[in-house]
Amino acid sequence: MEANLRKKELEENLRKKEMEEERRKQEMQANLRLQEIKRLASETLVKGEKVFCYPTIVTPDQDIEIFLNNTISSLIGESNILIMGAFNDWRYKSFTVKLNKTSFSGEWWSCQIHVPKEAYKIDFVFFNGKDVYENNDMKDFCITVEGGMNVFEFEELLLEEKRRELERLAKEEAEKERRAEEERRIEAEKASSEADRAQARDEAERRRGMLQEVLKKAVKFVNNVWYIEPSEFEGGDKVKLYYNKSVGPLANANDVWIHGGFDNWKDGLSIVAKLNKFVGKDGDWWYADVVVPNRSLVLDWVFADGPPQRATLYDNNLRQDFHAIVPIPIPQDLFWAEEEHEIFKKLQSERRLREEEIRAKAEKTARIRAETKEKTMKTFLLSQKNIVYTEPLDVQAGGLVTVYYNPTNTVLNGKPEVWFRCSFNRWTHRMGLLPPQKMLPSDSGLHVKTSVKVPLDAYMMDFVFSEKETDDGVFDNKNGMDYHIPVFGGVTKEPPMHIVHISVEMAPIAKVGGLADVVTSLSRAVQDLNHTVDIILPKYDCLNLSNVKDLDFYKSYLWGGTEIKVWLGKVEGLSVYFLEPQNGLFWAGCIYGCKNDAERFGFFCHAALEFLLQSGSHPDVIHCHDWSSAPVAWLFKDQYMHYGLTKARIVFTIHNLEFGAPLIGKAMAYADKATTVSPTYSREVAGNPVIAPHLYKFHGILNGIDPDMWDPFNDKFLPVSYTWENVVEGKKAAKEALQQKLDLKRADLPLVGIITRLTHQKGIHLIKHAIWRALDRGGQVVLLGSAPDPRIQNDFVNLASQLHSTHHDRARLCLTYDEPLSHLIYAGADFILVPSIFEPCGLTQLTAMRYGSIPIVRKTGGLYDTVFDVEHDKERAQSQGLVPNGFNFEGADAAGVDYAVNRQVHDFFFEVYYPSLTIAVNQADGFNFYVDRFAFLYRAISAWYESRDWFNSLCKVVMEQDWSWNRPALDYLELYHAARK
Ligand SMILES: Nc1ncnc2c1ncn2[C@@H]1O[C@H](COP(=O)(O)OP(=O)(O)O[C@H]2O[C@H](CO)[C@@H](O)[C@H](O)[C@H]2O)[C@@H](O)[C@H]1O
Repeated sequence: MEANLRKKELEENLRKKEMEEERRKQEMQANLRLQEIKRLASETLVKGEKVFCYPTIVTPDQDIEIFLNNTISSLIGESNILIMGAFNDWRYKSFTVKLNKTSFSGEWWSCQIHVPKEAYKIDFVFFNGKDVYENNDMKDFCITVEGGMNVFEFEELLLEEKRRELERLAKEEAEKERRAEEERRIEAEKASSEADRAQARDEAERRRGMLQEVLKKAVKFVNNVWYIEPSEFEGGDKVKLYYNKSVGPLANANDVWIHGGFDNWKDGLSIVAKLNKFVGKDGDWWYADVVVPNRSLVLDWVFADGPPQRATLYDNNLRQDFHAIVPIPIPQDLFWAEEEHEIFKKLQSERRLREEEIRAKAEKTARIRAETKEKTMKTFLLSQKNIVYTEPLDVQAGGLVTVYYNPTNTVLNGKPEVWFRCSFNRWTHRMGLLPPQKMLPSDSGLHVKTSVKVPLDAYMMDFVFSEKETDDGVFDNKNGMDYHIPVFGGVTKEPPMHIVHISVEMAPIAKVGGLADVVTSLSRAVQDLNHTVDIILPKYDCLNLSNVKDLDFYKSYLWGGTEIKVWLGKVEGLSVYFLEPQNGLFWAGCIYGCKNDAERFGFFCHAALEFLLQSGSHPDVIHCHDWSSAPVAWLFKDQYMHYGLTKARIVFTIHNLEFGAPLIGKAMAYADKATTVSPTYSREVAGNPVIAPHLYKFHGILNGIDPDMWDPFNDKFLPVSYTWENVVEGKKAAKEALQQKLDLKRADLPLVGIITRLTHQKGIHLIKHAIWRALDRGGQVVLLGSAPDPRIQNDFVNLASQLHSTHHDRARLCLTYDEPLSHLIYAGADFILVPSIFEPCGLTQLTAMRYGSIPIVRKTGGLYDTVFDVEHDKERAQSQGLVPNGFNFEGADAAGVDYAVNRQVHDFFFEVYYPSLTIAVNQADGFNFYVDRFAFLYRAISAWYESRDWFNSLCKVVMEQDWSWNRPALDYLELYHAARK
């Protein structure tokens, strides 16, 4: 016990001693610290400075003390002093803290600040809590934090935080949207339910009224004619219905049948039975067993001498029919209330089924759309593989990417070194240009490679290659476009561009040809990529206004000696400004075809630029098309650019060089960038004197088609909606509908469709030839086309009457413009023929494929770029990441068409009959002669007849190919950016 006490006492003393020791140590440290601080204070004063901090070396995640000498600051004499600051160039964790006066001599004030671990710098000023500041002569004070993050690491950190924040916001937004959607759904369901209820009430009311009428005629029996046993019965019971046939028209009939229904024949003929002879009563009595339908009020029937369709004699009660009352076990009102409820339930379940179908369809459409887009993007990225590709293929923000480059296919071929020069966000990234990186050999041998860290705020990776580290020497900058690869998952999105199309056509409200389709569909695609697109169009008196939503007067201005009214409306989701000069230039009942077209459109171009100027609009790109809006290019460059529309660049697209070449040439000279609608056409016209001088800014970009406007899965003009999955069934139904509509033979025959403007360009003689050949081969032909030239129109009217008499059930020429019919032809045809002499792009072959029809085309322009022959073009298709999708032919003579339509003609003729004449293949006339003789074997049609399974699989293949704007819209965006450089 004693010893224990002693031990405790000793321990207690030891502890006290230790504490005393510790206290002394701390005191010493505090003294030392104070000494050090005092020393720093006087040193600071000697230097004529007013601020220092302790410790002098500041590191992250540490407490520091900041000192201010008030005698030499602008806060002299103030009794309240605060520090206001933040870290990392004022971007992180701001603070405001009160300073205390220190105990040592001089007017030193101080406060403690915690330096966070992310800090690389402290920035601060002092103030009196109100309006007097000490901010180091406007430079602010700063202290560098050593050994922690650098500026770039901190940027990454902020971006990471931003990314998390964006994710959180997106989640919140999605949840909000989900709830709003749910509410909308509930509201809509409530409204629809009410509508169903009202409809059920009306329907019940209507039935009740009608039945009252019938009930007036209904009885329980008619003496000596008919009666029912038992006399008391209700719905669901089996009864015997007796009939005395000797009293009516069936007196001599051998058999008697009852043809019956109920409630005024509500469900039509629902009771049919043969009557049996009933012996033992006066008269000629017969009976049938009848089950009284549930919830019926009246039975209706007639008697006949046979079953339905075979009876010849009837007793229909002198045209009144027979009607028996079915007693109901409940009060009338209750019965009708129940009836109304039944009708309501039926309406509601039918509606829900319908809604579910629509929802499922919309979901499927969206899913297909997204999958196609993703697939196209992947093929796009892979398609450059022979020059550039990345690993991973889709570059992610925040990730590491390896760039592979194959110089053998570029201007850097054979150079000993390749240097990679990269930045982000179209060369505008905050980090600027990364230092050039020397590319290293890769395993493939052909490619060199290098790796880059992609910042979190990147949306685009930009690069070029050079032979040297320095800025001289040869560069591969992709012909001035630079290489750009989209970056996914970044925190920054590409800032939207503002594009204005000035055009004289726009589908579907002012369409003459493909230009109209392209203006609308390209705009929609670019708008879908989050850019702003407007269209300026003349307000023709012949506009198809039913397709313009929310059309409203927008403003009016004076120009060109007249008032110009501007109307704003939505067409296919696009904002369209309609210019209506009050001098009536566009009140001519047509788009083209006036003597002064050039003057009218020249006026329009001028008025459109004036409108942009007067409304203070500053588009990034003004896009004009063909000769009709070509003047925009020079009016802008000569005048409006200097009047204030400074920012815009002019992009000019040639859809057809055949018309207005001098105007096109002039626009080519003035435009910042010019395009035509396919790579092959761009090469075909490269030598043209209006194009040749401008090749450096001239690009061929393929047209696309709008996947919403042309969509067999959601096409109101088709009888059965289809995707590639049910293409055979969908096209069969469409073909039948087409045959029926055009009064053609309803049979399973190969059907060739032609949809075209009938002009020289479209290969009129080839079209005619093909019609006859297809008919020879037992096919059907439908042509939809109209000719602006009356002589051609007449020619076709004659051909039509000839064909309609010789082949009235297999040929139909519809010589008019008919959009709905065109949809049915695209869907119902097996082949779409496009034998154009020249074709800048051609949309009909693309639409054909979207509808699972096989294109047969002449190898020219865009037709060559989009249709790959099933026999000859496998490799060419493969190089584009595609598989063959149709038939094509060369030459502008009829033999070509035959060859496309007839696979075996050549082999058959030259190998079997004249093997030595193979050389004649190229001699068009000779070949044509023999082909006509042997025109019973047509290549495409033969495939249809002989290999239906293969043919059907080809329909699937073409439907799966993506000829929308998914890919070309990206090319246009590249071009717009390049125009702005
Ligand atoms: N009678 C009719 N009834 C209903 N619809 C009809 C029709 N006749 C034609 N069409 C439709 O009009 C469009 C014509 O497209 P094309 O590509 O053949 O254009 P076009 O030669 O007019 O245009 C020029 O511009 C386009 C767009 O750049 C280029 O693709 C093309 O090569 C170039 O000649 C298609 O959508 C087609 O379905």
